[in-house]
Amino acid sequence: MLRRNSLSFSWKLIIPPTSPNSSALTHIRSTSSIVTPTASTSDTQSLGFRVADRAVANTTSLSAVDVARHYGRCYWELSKARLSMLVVATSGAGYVLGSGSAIDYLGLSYTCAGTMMIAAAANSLNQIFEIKNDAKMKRTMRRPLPSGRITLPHAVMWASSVGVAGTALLAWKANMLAAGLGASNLVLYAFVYTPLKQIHPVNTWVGAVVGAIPPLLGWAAASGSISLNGMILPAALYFWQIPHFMALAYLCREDYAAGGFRMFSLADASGHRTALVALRNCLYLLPLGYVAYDWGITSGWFCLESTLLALAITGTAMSFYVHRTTETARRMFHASLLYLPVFMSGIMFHRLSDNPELISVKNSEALVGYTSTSEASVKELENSDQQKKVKRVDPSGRQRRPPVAFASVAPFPFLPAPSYSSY
Ligand SMILES: CC(C)=CCC/C(C)=C/CC/C(C)=C/COP(=O)(O)OP(=O)(O)O
Repeated sequence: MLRRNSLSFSWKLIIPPTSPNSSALTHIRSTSSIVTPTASTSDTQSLGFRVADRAVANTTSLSAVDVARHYGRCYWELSKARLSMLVVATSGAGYVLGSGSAIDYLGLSYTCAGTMMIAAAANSLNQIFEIKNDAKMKRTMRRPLPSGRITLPHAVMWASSVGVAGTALLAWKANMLAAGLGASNLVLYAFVYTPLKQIHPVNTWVGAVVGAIPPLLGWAAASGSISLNGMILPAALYFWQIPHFMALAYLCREDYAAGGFRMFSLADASGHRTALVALRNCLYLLPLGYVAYDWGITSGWFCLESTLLALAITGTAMSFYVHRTTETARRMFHASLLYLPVFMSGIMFHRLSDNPELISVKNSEALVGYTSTSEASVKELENSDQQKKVKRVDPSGRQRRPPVAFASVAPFPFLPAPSYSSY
């Protein structure tokens, strides 16, 4: 029988003397590290008690459903499923933006599934490496590993199998570039970012690169290449993560200090530099809408919407900079939660899908240069958003490259040099 414990706000297992499963459950209690939670947990509510692998394996009387539910819950939490789903959304958005006029929905599904598996593996490895730290933090102490609900070898097996499967799926159904990006990102997150959290505050910037890769992965899966146009969404994710994590690190600084993490906010007692960094990165978000419009990725509406959105989050960062309080930090954090889904919905909604007519105009221009007829067709398009795509074709038939295409792609130094292609 499961009964709510009103004092500790936790679920406890009360075993009735006549319960048919009582011997099995008593066995679990005596052989496993059942942890009595000290605070309310959603994870404990699902199964009602905590059991370690060994106990589950030894207890034949537990129903298969209970065991499946227990491990399902553990895998869900190890994978940080909600964070992984956000990662999948960014990868899916990158796929849509990198597609031409026709989106290959089967390819999109494979890309999302592969990304989900690799992100789940990366998040599980992150928890495998941080068991001791997570056990010291209020926010993370109830995770499956520190609470003893799953053993370390079991978690390692889960992480490695799901990581290999996700990478193989991307290699098989998308392309090697997408698979390589996924695998490298897993390595960057689990083996570089995760240990860096305990070594140097630069971890936040490395983490921002990790968060920026999935939309690039999606773009690469759809288009088979990495182009400068594909960098808009990764850039938004990169700059967005800085105020998001600065707010989090400021609000949870005691918890992070208890966990042994070297977050930027810990060496900044006044919060002044934390707020300044957040504000600066919000300002970097401002031109993204214009760039997306100027490069012919979206209509002018997105330029307007994105700029207003960036102004809104910048306003909250400015207010945090001026009054460094929990209240203003929380407001900036909430603004960051709103920013990303709105930005991604906007860029997808206003994206300019490739127009077959324009492609034929482009192809004919490339072959014969500007003729009077083609000039007329270009003029016809002068007032439309699509003109930007035509403008990129010069009389020699080569695509013009914006000056920035020749610059280094700073946050992604390990990636191949971009080729500028919008078709
Ligand atoms: C394709 C692929 C591999 C994608 C991975 C994407 C991914 C996991 C992004 C998360 C980025 C990030 C810095 C999260 C915070 O981790 P944290 O360790 O600070 O979080 P915690 O404190 O809650 O453990």
